[in-house]
Amino acid sequence: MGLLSIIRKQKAKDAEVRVLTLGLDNSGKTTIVKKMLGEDTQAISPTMGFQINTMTHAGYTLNIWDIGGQTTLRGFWGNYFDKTNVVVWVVDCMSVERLHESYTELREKVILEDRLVGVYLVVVINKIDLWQGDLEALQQRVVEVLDLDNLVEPEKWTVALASGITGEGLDEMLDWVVQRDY
Ligand SMILES: Nc1nc2c(ncn2[C@@H]2O[C@H](COP(=O)(O)OP(=O)(O)OP(=O)(O)O)[C@@H](O)[C@H]2O)c(=O)[nH]1
Ligand SMILES: [Mg+2]
Repeated sequence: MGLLSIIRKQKAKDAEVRVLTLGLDNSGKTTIVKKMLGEDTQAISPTMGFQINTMTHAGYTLNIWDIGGQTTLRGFWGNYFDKTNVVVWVVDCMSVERLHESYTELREKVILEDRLVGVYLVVVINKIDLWQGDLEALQQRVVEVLDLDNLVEPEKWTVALASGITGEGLDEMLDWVVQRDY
């Protein structure tokens, strides 16, 4: 590792990474955030506004903004965009019929947003504890319908298969987040 990249890494460690969790209502954003914080994931109600949570992962401080995804609240997402480093876009794998709606909202409210240019994107395919089929096929389908190969530069996005209930996939997702250059 060169000196510059060591300095850059150190700077990143000192800084806080701002993560915005977005996605359709009921996709599991709050459940995922609570699970990452080690909190109870039972009896979570729809988020009516937003909640800020702070956690550390591998020495990095993450400020995680959990925003409500109901249709009536999506117009307010823009209030939270400033200084965002990472958007975590949550998709419910059991609501395949809503995948297209998810694509439209991702494209219009996130990708085409000037203030989010250059931000990293993690698409979390959530609720895989309930998925009975082939995970690879599921992932391929989500990547295809969300048109990720065309919407986002290759080094700027990733997909995570995860469950907010069992917690699987979440650690790997956080590893990816803290390993980016900020
Ligand atoms: N089985 C299973 N259920 C989940 C999972 N994640 C969330 N849920 C359930 O899905 C429902 C919605 O979860 P929330 O975390 O409230 O979803 P949200 O995306 O925060 O919803 P909004 O705040 O309305 O945008 C709840 O009943 C959760 O228990 C998961 O990984 N597996
Ligand atoms: Mg919520």
